[in-house]
Amino acid sequence: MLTSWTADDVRAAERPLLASGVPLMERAAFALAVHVGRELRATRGRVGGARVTLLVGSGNNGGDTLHAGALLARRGAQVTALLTSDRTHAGGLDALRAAHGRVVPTLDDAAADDAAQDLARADVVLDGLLGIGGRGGVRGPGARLLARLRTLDADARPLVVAVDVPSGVGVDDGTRTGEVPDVDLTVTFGACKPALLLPPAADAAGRVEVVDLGLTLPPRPAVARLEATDVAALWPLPGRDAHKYVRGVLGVVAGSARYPGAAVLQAAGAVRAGVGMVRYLGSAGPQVLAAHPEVVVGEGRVQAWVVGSGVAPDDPEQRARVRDALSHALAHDEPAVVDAGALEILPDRVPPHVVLTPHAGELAALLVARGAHATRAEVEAAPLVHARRAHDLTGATVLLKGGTTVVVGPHGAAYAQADGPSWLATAGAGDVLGGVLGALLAGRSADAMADPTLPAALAAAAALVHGRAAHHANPGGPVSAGDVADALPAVVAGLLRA
Ligand SMILES: NC(=O)C1=CN([C@@H]2O[C@H](COP(=O)(O)OP(=O)(O)OC[C@H]3O[C@@H](n4cnc5c(N)ncnc54)[C@H](OP(=O)(O)O)[C@@H]3O)[C@@H](O)[C@H]2O)[C@@H](O)CC1
Ligand SMILES: [K+]
Repeated sequence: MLTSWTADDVRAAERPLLASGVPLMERAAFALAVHVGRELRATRGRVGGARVTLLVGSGNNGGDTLHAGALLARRGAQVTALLTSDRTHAGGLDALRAAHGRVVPTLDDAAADDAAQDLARADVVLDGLLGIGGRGGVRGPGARLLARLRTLDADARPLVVAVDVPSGVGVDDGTRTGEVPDVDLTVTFGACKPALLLPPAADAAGRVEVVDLGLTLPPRPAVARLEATDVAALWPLPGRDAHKYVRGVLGVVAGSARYPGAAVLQAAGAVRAGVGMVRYLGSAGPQVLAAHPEVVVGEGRVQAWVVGSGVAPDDPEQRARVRDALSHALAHDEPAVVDAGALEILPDRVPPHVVLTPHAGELAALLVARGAHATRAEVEAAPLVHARRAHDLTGATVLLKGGTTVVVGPHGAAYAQADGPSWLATAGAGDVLGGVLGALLAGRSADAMADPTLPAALAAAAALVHGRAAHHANPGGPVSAGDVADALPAVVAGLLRA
């Protein structure tokens, strides 16, 4: 599992070490110089003679950058520090000067134009404008330099390395404001930060290297990302004496005369993910049975529900079934996945074993229906913030679908899963995901009731498996939702072997 901690968590963990004289900045700068040196050797064979340009902000992030620049200068690099404030970390500046680095104040437009040449000529640029002390987008001279960097021709573009985080990201919430450099590598200190896992900030962060500074961090991370072994540990495995009822029966209330495909695909997701049995309720029974003869149509006992996909607003009978299923789930402690059409008829407050699976537009509508202001664009710009608002307002676990899927549950549980290819943004893929998650909740129904944070972990696991199935179905190329469902058994088997 990848784990990340907030700026406050990291500061609190650094405090006792700093108080006892541990040279954290020197350690951070040394590790940064090692990583940059490695990149330079990989791209141009050696560090000696490399042109290194430092973007230096007014705080300790600039201090790290200057110290790393000094170490690289001592290894023969030609280092230029572009200062963006009249305040600069004194120790870092002294170190760079002592190592014969060049120091250039770039406080006005003309200086920024001159500095653009340093950027264009550089082999590597270190972004040391803002770290965990940044508030909002980069202001002033630093923003001017980032704009010059962004507009360099592709063939003049140097390698860009972010110091701790790309400047301008919301460290804790993954937002981005104003100029944010698109970096190739982020070298982050002490712990990974939420912005390096969360959309949209993480898209700017490139590869992430975490430098261990020996910090003691709180037990619960701010945002996590599951990996294969975590999913294997969460997956409900059939015991030797298992039968279909023990393994979990999933009630599926999906599809309508207008959208029967949603029901077929949701059943496919659940069946191929290994659920004990699917019970289908609705008018698409013939189509579901034609595709999946193992499905049972009609009422009966279930351990979990998935409701709402492809339920047309003008289909009162199916909407009534959705309502009944939701009431049953709430009255009988059965976990439930609530998708698409069912989001509109969600009760005001629900427990965390109800998992909502909206995309950005549906999440905005859900928030607006509860008196909050939100647009689709605002949700996309701050997925964690809005998923958390939806959790706070409804009590439900929230899986917000997107290129990176964000999951929020109670007690601060949060996941960011970036497992699928862009090709996965295709009609019906969400129905398959709902089926996979339903299968997991059915298989671990009692556990999900006992541990209110488990549904969030299972939702993250479903997103991982779904994303990997899309890669597996057709590596590097287009996939249909049906292809994704078909790839599930092999992907689950692979994860369980991992
Ligand atoms: N703590 C440690 O022991 C260790 C810390 N380490 C390093 O320190 C970094 C944190 O350092 P930090 O706290 O000095 O904050 P930092 O990110 O440099 O920025 C603050 C400065 O920026 C300014 N500023 C703020 N917002 C701005 C904006 N939008 N646009 C422009 N300016 C803005 C703000 O000025 P102010 O607004 O307060 O006037 C202030 O001067 C951390 O990320 C890591 O790299 C490592 O060495 C390991 C050990
Ligand atoms: K930075």
